[in-house]
Amino acid sequence: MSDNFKFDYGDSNRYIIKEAVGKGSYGVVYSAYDTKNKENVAIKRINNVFEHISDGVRILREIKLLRHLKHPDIVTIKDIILPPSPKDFRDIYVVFELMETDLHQVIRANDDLTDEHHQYLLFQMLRGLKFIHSARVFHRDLKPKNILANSDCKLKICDFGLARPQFTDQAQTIFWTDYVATRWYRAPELCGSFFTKYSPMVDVWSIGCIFAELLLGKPLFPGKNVVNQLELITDLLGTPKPETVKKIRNERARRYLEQLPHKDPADMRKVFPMASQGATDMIKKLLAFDQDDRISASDALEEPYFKDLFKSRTEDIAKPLSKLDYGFDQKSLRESEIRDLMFREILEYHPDAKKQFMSTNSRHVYHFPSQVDRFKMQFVNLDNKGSASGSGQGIPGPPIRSATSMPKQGLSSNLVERALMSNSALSTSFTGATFDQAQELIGAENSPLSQSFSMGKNSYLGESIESELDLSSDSFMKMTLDAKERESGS
Ligand SMILES: Nc1ncnc2c1ncn2[C@@H]1O[C@H](COP(=O)(O)OP(=O)(O)OP(=O)(O)O)[C@@H](O)[C@H]1O
Repeated sequence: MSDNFKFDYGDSNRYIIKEAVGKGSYGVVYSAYDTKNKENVAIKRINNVFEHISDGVRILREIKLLRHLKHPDIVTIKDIILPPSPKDFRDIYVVFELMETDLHQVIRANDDLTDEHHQYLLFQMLRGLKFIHSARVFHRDLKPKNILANSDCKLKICDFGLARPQFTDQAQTIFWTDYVATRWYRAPELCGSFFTKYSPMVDVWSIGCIFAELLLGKPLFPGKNVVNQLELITDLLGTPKPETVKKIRNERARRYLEQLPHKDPADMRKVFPMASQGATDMIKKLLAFDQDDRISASDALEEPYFKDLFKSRTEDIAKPLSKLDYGFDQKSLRESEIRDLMFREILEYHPDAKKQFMSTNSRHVYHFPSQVDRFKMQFVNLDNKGSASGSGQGIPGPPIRSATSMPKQGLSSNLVERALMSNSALSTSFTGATFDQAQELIGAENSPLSQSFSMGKNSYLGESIESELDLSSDSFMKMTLDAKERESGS
């Protein structure tokens, strides 16, 4: 390396790890302080990224998509720690903006959210979803735990590990072999058959379920298996029309629905006694059984329910993804190829190192100054503390969110109007502002919206990850589609 090469990366003291704040199946998320930008951040530590190829691809997909999908309603990656060497790194550390909690916790800790809360929360989820869909990306795993939240009611969609981009205008029929998303939020067209067209409507269904959970304070369709899932769905929506049932590709699922005794739709006012008429109207549109009848995120934002909120603007539309960038998802890769793609992605956050890496001859021998070793020490210390406090097995101690119940202040419609409504004093700068400025306004420390949520107790184990494994116990369909059906449907 030349002596005059200056690097502002690898600054080994930059982040001070504080505490664990969340845990997913792929990593533990810690709060940390960024001494360079003087702000709190969240750092997701993912160990042994390449142990299983599918995990490596999933993480690569997530970080690539999040670099592309920059929007105030989607969590931002701020940095990814540069590994010391491109050749043999195994762990990665992704730095996100820090959020206080997730919607799963908010729902459990707040039983007195108002219609203004409901409107604003659904509005943000749909605005984020509109943006994701405009990039022709489908999230495919929307659930309360994947919606991060702050006490000022700001929401951000996270966890793009199951997301998929689509590159053609035509919806493609694809066998969703990798689809293991949480059953409770799964659209009926995916209950029983994953051999279906990729459709953004699966995400709209999930948002409908999340919204219903906000209104109810508990999951709307907590199915024990896919049969029970369809039972619960038809209990609320009634048996689907024969034309809808005919469209279902999986024969066993179709037969099951055909033989169901007729059910009328339930009275939404009884199911959601506390909800406004506008809210139940939204539920009906988001949770249409037939995906052809389901409203799109974009159209949903134009519904009268949101008439007082900001109108969507051009910033809501994403640039299309380049197939070149995401083609990796369509072929099988070796570990070394994933590692190389991952390293190049990490370099996007380190422009000087990127220049250095791209220059000839350096890439094979060059070792980057990195803070990974120092990081590891910080994590070892934290994990030891966790073990000492009884959680054992290196699982970190109690999370930062465990103790807090934020002072409840309610959300008076007047305050909401001031901050959110288009004819308010604040709105002049908000509507005219960039999203970032708008976010600052909403998130400002003394914002009238602040402290509007109680923050729930964070559960480490949380609800178990629902996976399709349980399908083995299903009475009416084993998920292995017969080969015949696969062939005929392609
Ligand atoms: N930016 C953040 N700020 C604060 N907490 C976060 C942040 N990102 C994630 N978390 C917390 O960590 C949890 C796990 O994060 P995430 O869903 O990204 O991990 P994962 O391993 O991909 O999870 P999954 O098992 O759902 O696939 C979240 O449910 C949330 O509670």
